[in-house]
Amino acid sequence: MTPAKLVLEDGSVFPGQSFGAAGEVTGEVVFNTSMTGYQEILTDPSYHGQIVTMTYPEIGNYGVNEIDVEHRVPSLSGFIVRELSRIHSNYRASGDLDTYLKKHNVIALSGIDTRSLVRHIRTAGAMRGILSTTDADNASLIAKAKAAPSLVGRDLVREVMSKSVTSWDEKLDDWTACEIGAAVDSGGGTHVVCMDFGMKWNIPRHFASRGYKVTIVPGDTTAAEIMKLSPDGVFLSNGPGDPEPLDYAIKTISELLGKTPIFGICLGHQLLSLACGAKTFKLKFGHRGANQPVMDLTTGKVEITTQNHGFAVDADSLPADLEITHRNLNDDTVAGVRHKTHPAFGVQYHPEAAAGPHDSHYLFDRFQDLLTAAAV
Ligand SMILES: NC(=O)CC[C@H](N)C(=O)O
Repeated sequence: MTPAKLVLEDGSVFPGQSFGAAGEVTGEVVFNTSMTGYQEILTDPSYHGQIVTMTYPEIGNYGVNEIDVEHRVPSLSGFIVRELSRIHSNYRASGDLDTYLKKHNVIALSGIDTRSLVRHIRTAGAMRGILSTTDADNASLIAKAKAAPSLVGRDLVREVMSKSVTSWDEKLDDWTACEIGAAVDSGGGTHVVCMDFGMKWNIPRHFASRGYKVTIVPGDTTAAEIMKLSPDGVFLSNGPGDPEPLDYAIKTISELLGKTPIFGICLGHQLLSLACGAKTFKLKFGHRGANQPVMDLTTGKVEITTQNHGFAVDADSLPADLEITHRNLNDDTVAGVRHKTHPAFGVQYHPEAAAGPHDSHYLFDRFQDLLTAAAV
């Protein structure tokens, strides 16, 4: 076993064993409490710039496959687990996690006490860290962690968004499609243009399963270029990092408001809020996991949601045009907004999430309702 280390900018040192690729990488150290879905987490572009720690103690037991990916390649900085399963077993698996991470050059660490790391982050807040298999000197590693760029104020979206206009036709896998039942293939040629800020692929899969024609455009496409595509609605995707520096996207969204129905997920929800005049702020350690309770204030129902965000919309900054539709029940932060006069809404969480939960699929119906209303 090759030794490897995680060192945080505050001097905390976590020695363990290397798996995946060898080398050295810096990033913001965060944690995810999901028990399954590690391949979806690895390939979610929203983790770009971050080192992700899984709190579930054994990871890798069902291997990896070609079907469950949320993007072509992983774009996170590093990956940390308590224990890497030595064997994997699943009929859908096409390989093991260690080989997958080596192939995609992701540096990973196992054998550390992830409970103590997570308690530390919860108390002190998310911070920069360094994963290394090449440098064993703590003082040098602390200096490198301190010198690493912070997420705040940086545009990470340009590093992961698509660079050209493409069309999308891959649908949901049979398991998920089966769960959403009647909603499948009711789109009737509706054209949805997705602004890609690092979009998870399960979102266009949902749209394609509804029968929509789906066009994906780079996140820096202008409103005029989008309107030239004659969309029936525009979707604003998830994406990495701080939403505030993305002034080009905020401008585009403010110009699209009122011209076409808009639905935003996660970063898309934050950008929609910013475009309406709200502010965002950085949470202490973020929400990442598959068991975050959210209340839909319009129905009073509670849903269990998948989340992955480190920033949030500031409730006190909301302009008169926006109303809060959803609240996170753990800390009462804003989990969804709606424009009072224009057909536009966003949620801070992931209704498309695989491996689930699927409580929030109804949000795709709400988008459909806006599309239907705009069509008449
Ligand atoms: N999943 C996302 O879209 C994340 C949004 C944003 N990067 C945040 O951390 O808050």
